[in-house]
Amino acid sequence: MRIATMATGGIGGFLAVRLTNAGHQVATIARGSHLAAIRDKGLTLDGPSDLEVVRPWIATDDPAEVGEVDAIIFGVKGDALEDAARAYLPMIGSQTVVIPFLNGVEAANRLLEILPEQNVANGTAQVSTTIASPGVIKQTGEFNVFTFAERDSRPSERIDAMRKAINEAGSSAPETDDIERDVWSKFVLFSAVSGVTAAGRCTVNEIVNIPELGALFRRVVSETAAIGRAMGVALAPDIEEKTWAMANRLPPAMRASTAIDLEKGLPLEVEWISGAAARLAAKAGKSAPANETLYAILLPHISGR
Ligand SMILES: NC(=O)C1=CN([C@@H]2O[C@H](COP(=O)(O)OP(=O)(O)OC[C@H]3O[C@@H](n4cnc5c(N)ncnc54)[C@H](OP(=O)(O)O)[C@@H]3O)[C@@H](O)[C@H]2O)C=CC1
Ligand SMILES: CC(C)(CO)C(=O)C(=O)O
Repeated sequence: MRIATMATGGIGGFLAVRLTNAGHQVATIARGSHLAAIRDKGLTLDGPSDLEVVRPWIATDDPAEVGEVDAIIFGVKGDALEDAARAYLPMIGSQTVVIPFLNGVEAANRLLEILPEQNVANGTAQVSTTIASPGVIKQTGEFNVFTFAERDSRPSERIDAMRKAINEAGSSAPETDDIERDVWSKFVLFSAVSGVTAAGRCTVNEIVNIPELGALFRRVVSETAAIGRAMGVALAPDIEEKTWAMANRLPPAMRASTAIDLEKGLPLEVEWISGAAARLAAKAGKSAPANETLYAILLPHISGR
């Protein structure tokens, strides 16, 4: 398949390495010193058990150089969504599927403001990766699951083709019959992991071992789940308990990307996480004091240093 990663950070870079190794034509869109390093030395995935280096089919900052592709793996930070989506219009043909993996629950709808409806799918990622240095993607932990579908979850050949490509590339792309439920289920977990590890400057280990932090985590989980249900999302009836059980299985040293961004002085995605929970709660007539408080605490740092 012809696949573009827009862009080639933690999410795009991880899949670009795996899919290039599996024989696909992958165009990596990147910029600055990261692009220069990919062109010069290739793109490296520094995984928990090995180091993989690939030479992508094309490495460029100009989507027009790539032309139409079958699929675009869309992974930029929340604030970059609109500019990035406009930039990749030259890679979109009538059948191109754009799969957003951004955290939060609003990315697909935001893309619909810019792209033709037929091009926009929906997705969510469970992986922990980051750009460690120009040209190098570092993966923490072994987990890497990419769940995606057409926005209405109908059967789709282009989605099946991408799932097959990712599964055959050694990652995991399970089938789903309800992508909205899956995106929200991740949001229920992530609103809590993001808000608590960033505002509390703590790890998952501290959340599961300090009862007060654990209680805060569980309050955020129940608030976010209640918002989803009020919006008609078919969340599992026991998602609160399942999410707490999942938190107990996460790597103890893990922190959300939000916490790592805060420490590095980078802009935060909180508008699309705790902020989104607060906004959507107000719309759905629910109260979300824990999400609102975490949002307020993180707001002064939203633009980074
Ligand atoms: N990485 C992970 O483990 C996970 C991430 N997510 C979510 O996925 C989304 C993407 O995260 P992640 O991949 O980690 O982000 P990264 O910051 O690692 O990568 C994003 C990349 O996009 C580049 N970029 C942004 N706009 C453009 C543009 N117009 N043209 C070219 N390059 C551009 C950035 O470049 P520059 O630095 O120059 O701005 C950066 O290299 C986020 O919403 C995140 O929360 C979800 C699950 C797990
Ligand atoms: C919590 C985690 C690692 C799960 O995929 C994540 O989504 C993030 O930190 O951005």
